[in-house]
Amino acid sequence: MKRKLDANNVPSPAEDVKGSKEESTFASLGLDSRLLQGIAKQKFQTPTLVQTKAIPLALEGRDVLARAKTGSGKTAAYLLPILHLILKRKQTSSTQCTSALVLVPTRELAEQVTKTIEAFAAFCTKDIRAVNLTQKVSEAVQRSLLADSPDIVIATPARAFENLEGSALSLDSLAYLVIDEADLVLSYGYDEDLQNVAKVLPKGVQTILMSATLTSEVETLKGLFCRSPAILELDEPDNAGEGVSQYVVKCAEDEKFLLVYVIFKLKLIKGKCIIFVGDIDRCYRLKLFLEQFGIRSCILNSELPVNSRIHVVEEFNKNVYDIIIASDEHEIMGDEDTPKEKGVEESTSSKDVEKDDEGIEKPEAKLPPKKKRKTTEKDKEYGISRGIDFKNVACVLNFDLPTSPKSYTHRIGRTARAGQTGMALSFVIPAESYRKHVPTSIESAKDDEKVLAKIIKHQAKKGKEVKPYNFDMKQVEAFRYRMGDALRAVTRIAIREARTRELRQELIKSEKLKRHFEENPGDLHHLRHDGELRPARVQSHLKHVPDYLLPEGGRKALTSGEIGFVGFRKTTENRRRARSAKGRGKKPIGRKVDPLKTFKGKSRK
Ligand SMILES: Nc1ncnc2c1ncn2[C@@H]1O[C@H](COP(=O)(O)OP(=O)(O)OP(=O)(O)O)[C@@H](O)[C@H]1O
Repeated sequence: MKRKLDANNVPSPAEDVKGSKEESTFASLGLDSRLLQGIAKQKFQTPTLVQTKAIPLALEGRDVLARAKTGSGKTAAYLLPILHLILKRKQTSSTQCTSALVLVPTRELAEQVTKTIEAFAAFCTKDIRAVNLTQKVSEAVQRSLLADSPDIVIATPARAFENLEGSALSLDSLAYLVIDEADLVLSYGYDEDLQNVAKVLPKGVQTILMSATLTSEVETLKGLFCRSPAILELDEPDNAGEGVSQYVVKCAEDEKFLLVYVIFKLKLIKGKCIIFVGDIDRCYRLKLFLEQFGIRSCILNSELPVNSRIHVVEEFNKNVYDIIIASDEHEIMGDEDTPKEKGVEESTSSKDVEKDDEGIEKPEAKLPPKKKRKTTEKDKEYGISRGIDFKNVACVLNFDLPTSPKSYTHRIGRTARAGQTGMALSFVIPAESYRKHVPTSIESAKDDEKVLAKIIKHQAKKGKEVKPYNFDMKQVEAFRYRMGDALRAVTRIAIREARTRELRQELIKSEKLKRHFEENPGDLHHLRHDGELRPARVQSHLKHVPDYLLPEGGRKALTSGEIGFVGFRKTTENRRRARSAKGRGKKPIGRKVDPLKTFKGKSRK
């Protein structure tokens, strides 16, 4: 059950919202001038609400527990005061020690936090050293990194404890502890590690807990780590025209593939897109399917080596790829008022995974509850739907609907970040269509309608509407034959082979990434992750859409009614790439005509 946390003379949400209107600047927060330079370099103009509220409290030395929505800038809200305080201490003391420990649930997030520290500390690199303990380096290397007592250590609770136990990490001089994604960290099974870390913390450590929701887990952590913290519950208003426009389309199982083909081939969605699917095989099924139409995508799942995963996210953020297909294996389970399932991360055998794969084709196969299946091959510290800062995501496409409204919220939080707009489109299988097309069926779709009802209710509470996205299925029908053709080529064997091949390729790339590219970061762009995996049967004719397939009314005829246009500001990076592509005689990336706009009345006939 969600319990309301007590507020310690901290403004109520209403006051907070009011407070957001006061003009505050980073300089007025009293931050070190070198940090202000770092902030300016990142083009942050004004602090966000959580930054305005949390930074002064942290600078005063208060413990802080802040709840603010995903994408609201929580990372800077805790990093900036800590960096400031470390720099301040260094003006009077030359003792080198580990002052801050930042605990995060996933490796991806650890990498992201490390990068953010580097960006903020770009003008004081001599004074701030941060070490990320989730990197896959040998124990000896890790020991040597820690031997110099870096100012800030970033780790998952498990990694932190491992290094404490092995005496590589010392927290004797620790002054600041942060737990980011506090509501999530326990669901990753880090309870024991956190208890163990708590035991060795010196007295008087200032603690900051950051969370998107205040759950009983956060309450537990508060009890374990905080001394009467200032509690910030920040509900930012969604300004009109901002945020995520949410759409849902009810369709048959195979129609998910039909629609995704039409959407990407005809570029109905403009900008970058994250497609969430229910499991790893599904990633490959969809990638191989799209590949046949010449639509490139890259994959993120827990099976891929961490270096590859991080590289994929970085390259996606630099606009190298447009489509990521991510399997959301650590889906955030349950509603806020439902107790969380335990035992998510057990060990596994390949046999279990095999059953999982076959689950698609054997509807009656009795599988253990999905979250309890074992996963040694997969990385426990993988997490995509939450925390990772994918930049400029125009659309989140729930190819497979998540199983809880909470998970839905976190997934759609990957778009419309930092004040941008975005769109979320979800495919939903009506109960009567479930298991009607076995090869494309997925077990989690069984309760899609029930989950959708919960999502609609949950979003309505936040004043958000989930609208129907109406495709004109008669027009889309013209593409069905090609869809069927492509789908038939994506056999289970092709999927399995592609999965193994990609894993092998990524392992090689990962090794290369680790050894060579640490020293030559500039070379990283040569490694691409969206290469073709090639199914058994190559059907090159499918890559082109002949005119006779296009509806008479142009692309506009494919949907009816008002549908979401994804406002997507072009980044300078994008414009530069478009220009240089043009120079090389290639079609520029940014299209002048936005097909979605045609739905709003501008015909492209
Ligand atoms: N003051 C600011 N001005 C402009 N952009 C900002 C500002 N603060 C943060 N950002 C940008 O906003 C994005 C989201 O920030 P961040 O990842 O810290 O959000 P978050 O609240 O931690 O989200 P999540 O809960 O999903 O982890 C990042 O790209 C970050 O660079």
